[in-house]
Amino acid sequence: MTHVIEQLRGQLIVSCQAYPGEALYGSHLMTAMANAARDGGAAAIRANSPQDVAAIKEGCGLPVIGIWKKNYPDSDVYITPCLADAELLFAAGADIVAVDATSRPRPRAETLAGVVQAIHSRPGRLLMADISTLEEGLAAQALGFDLLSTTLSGYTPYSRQSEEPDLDLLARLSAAVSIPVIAEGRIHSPQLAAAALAAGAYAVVVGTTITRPHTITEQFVQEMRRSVVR
Ligand SMILES: CC(=O)N[C@H](C=O)[C@@H](O)[C@H](O)[C@H](O)COP(=O)(O)O
Repeated sequence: MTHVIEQLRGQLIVSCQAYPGEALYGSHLMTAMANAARDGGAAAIRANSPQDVAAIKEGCGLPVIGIWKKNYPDSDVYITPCLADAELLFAAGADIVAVDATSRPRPRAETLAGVVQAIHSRPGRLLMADISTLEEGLAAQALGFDLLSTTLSGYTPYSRQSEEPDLDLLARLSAAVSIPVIAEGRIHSPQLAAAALAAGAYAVVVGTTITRPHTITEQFVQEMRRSVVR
C-alpha cells in the first residue's frame, strides 16, 4: 500500500477549515490550527483550497488531504467538483485529494469515471472518494479510488439523516471493500472516534469539534439558554 496511506492507519486526521467572513479565515490561521493539531498527535490534515493546502504543507509538515469547496451553478456537488479543481490541489502539494464521489450530476457534464481516469493518468496521485451511501462506496472502489470516506452521509437528500456519525455505513463499507475506509462526519468526541475505529475505520477525520470554536461556542450557549428556559 502507498506509504502515505500506510501512515494514516489507526490515526486521527484533523480537518482545518474556515470560511470567508469567519474569525479564523485565512491560510496563516489554518496553518496555526494545523500545527496545534500536529502537536496534539494528529497524523494528517484535511484542508480546503489550494492556498491553505500549500500553506499547511509548508508550515506544518504533515501529509495533507486537499479539498476545494466550490459552488457551480449547474450542480449540487461542492467538494472538489471538477477535474481542474483537483489538479490545482495536487499542484499545491496535496498528498491526497478528496472529491465528491456521490451519484449526483457533476458540473460541466464531467463524469466521476473521467475525473478518476485523468487523475490516475499520472502515477502516485491518490484520490479519496467522499461518499454518502454503501452503493456509492462500492462504485467508487470499482472506479479505482484509493480510499473512501463517509464524509457525505447525511448531506445528500437520499442518505441516512442523523445527528450521529454513520457508524453503520462505516461498518458495512469496511466489510464490503478492500480499500481503506475513513470515518468522517459528526465525530464529536474521543469516544466516538474510538468507536469508529472499532467499527472498522482505517482512520478518523474530525473537524468541527476540534477546529471550529465558534460552532462549539454556539453549542454551549444554546444549551445554557435551553437550561434557563426549562
Ligand atoms: C459535509 C461537508 O461538507 N463536510 C466537510 C468536508 O470537508 C467539512 O465541513 C466537515 O467539517 C468535515 O467533513 C469533518 O466533519 P465534522 O466537522 O462533522 O467533524
